[in-house]
Amino acid sequence: MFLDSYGYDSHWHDLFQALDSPGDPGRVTVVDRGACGVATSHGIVRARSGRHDVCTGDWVVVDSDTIAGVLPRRSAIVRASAGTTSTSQTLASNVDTVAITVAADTELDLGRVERYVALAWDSGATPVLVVTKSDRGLDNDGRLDAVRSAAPGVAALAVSSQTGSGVDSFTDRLAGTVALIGPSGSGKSTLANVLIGEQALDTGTVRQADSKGRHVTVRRELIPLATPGMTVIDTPGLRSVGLVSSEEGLHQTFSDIEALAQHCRFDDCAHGSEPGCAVQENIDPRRIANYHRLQRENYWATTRHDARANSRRLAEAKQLSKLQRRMYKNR
Ligand SMILES: Nc1nc2c(ncn2[C@@H]2O[C@H](COP(=O)(O)OP(=O)(O)OP(=O)(O)O)[C@@H](O)[C@H]2O)c(=O)[nH]1
Ligand SMILES: [Zn+2]
Repeated sequence: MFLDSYGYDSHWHDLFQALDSPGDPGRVTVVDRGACGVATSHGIVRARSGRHDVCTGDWVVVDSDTIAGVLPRRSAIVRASAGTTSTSQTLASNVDTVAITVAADTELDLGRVERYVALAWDSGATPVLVVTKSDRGLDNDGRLDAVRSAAPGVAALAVSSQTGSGVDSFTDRLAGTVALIGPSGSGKSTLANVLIGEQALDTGTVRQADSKGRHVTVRRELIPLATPGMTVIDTPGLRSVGLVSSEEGLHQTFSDIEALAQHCRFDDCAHGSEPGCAVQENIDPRRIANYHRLQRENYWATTRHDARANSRRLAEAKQLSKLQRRMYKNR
């Protein structure tokens, strides 16, 4: 079945049935302004988004070329929209693995890695760190150690899309829908092509001359892989990765700091200049400072965003429990 290759399974089938809405189930593969591409059992169709705010990866109901409903998301990568912290943008949904790309041949920005990792944990998917372009790295092991120290508990590995080195260990880590996120030029599209096994996406090589490898991928496309049910979503390189409602993501990303904080002499230790601070004794000052910065940023973004986010979350939770009640009734 065509839809199986996009990850259609009993979970989505049950939710679709419970929605009891006319139309076909499908998965959004790409979003343009006001319209999107949807994989259905009739192939890829174009549909108007209508009143629905859909993103790549959503499972939807398509009725006469219009999105008639969106099935509750299992996970979603959400960032604060660029330039404003009061609205958010969903980059991709129903993702199982978030692969964060860090190029081996550019200056390492661990603060940015921590941001991406928090965003990934928050999505509900499992993050994996990928040091890309390992054929160009001078010290891949050193870089792997550094990114691991910025993300305790997150697997990190080095790959080269050019030589194929590390690709098998990388694919072993992947499940279901894989989203590639990372800065512009860090090798996301090239790696997606390796997973897909063909030159399906534009990469920097093609248009390097005119765009200097920056912001080459303009659309977030979901593409099935050879393994049934596995798909990959390539995302455009982001200029800013603002966090919003990221308490849980920050908690996971900085779990080492939060664990050590229990051993500080003072209960309200700010891990600044206090004596007997277990955090200062064990953690890089850069990481402590970024922890505080991201906490503050998230606090302000979340406060402004909360009213909107809460009402949406509540509506989604209500919809899900309504569908689940119907699912059980129909059994
Ligand atoms: N040597 C080497 N170059 C690579 C590798 N992977 C990607 N590149 C090159 O790095 C440049 C950027 O790669 P892309 O895959 O377009 O990067 P991207 O992250 O998708 O960039 P955006 O679409 O702008 O976000 C291109 O010139 C690629 O050919 C690799 O494994 N080794
Ligand atoms: Zn302390």
